[in-house]
Amino acid sequence: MRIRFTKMQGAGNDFVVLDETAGPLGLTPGQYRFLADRHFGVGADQILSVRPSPAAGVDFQYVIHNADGGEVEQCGNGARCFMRFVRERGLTDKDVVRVQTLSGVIAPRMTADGRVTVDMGPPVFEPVRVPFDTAGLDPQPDGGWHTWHLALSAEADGPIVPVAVLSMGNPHAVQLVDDIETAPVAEQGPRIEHHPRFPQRVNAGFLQVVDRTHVRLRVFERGAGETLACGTGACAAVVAGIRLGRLDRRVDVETRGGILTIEWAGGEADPVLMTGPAVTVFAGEIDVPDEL
Ligand SMILES: N[C@H](CCC[C@H](N)C(=O)O)C(=O)O
Repeated sequence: MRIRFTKMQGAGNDFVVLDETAGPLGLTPGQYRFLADRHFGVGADQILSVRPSPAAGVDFQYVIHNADGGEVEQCGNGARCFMRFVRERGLTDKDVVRVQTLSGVIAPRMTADGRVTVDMGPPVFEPVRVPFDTAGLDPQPDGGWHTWHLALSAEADGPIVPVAVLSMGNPHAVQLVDDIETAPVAEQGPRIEHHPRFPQRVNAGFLQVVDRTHVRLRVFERGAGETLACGTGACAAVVAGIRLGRLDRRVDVETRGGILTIEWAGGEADPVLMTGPAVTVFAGEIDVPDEL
């Protein structure tokens, strides 16, 4: 199957974007993995599909697949690229669009300085909705909120990491570290992602607080590994930092791929606003094997 695609990136988190407004391509998980493959395909952290509005009051449907081929609920950096894509292709002339994802409606908006701001909706804290299995675990008071002590191995003396757990439509486990450069991302990331207490796996964030309005963040993403930036991860990390009493309500998040600005007023029903770059890299065509 020969398909047209657009390669995009938001703070270095990179995407293959597919215009499926004329109808879904019907790709399989194996074909999504092929597109994401950095040697045999195009190469990307996620594949983003732009589909027609599924309901009144919504402009588009936004479907997200990780590099491992699995469909997921949300992608923040991808939402900014989604907005730039639909504007550049003339699929809309609106400055704000309402986009249906698996986890609800989000609203990306073009800003005057060429970046994109996305209303990512409110965070979700109830463990069962993350989902996170807390059976036998007690929350550990920390600042104004709590963390959970996650055992990363079956050995009694194995590492235990305190994580803040929440959802931005997709699951996140965030731990505070002293130095982001030496954070055990490669060692602990996969063990947190696949921890049995996260039945749908989880994105593992490593957060260094520089001051109350500036943090540094690395994320080992579910289904993609460590990426240069994670938009929902930045939202989750700032929300966790605010609830733990460490951050103010507007924070610059320094990632390896660029700066994201996250705002949250602090109420459980308050939306999280994420602002950052969205760049079109190139467009192309590729033959995708039919039998994957
Ligand atoms: N790996 C994530 C999806 C992509 C999120 C990230 N790329 C972002 O910008 O939010 C998950 O499995 O929930």
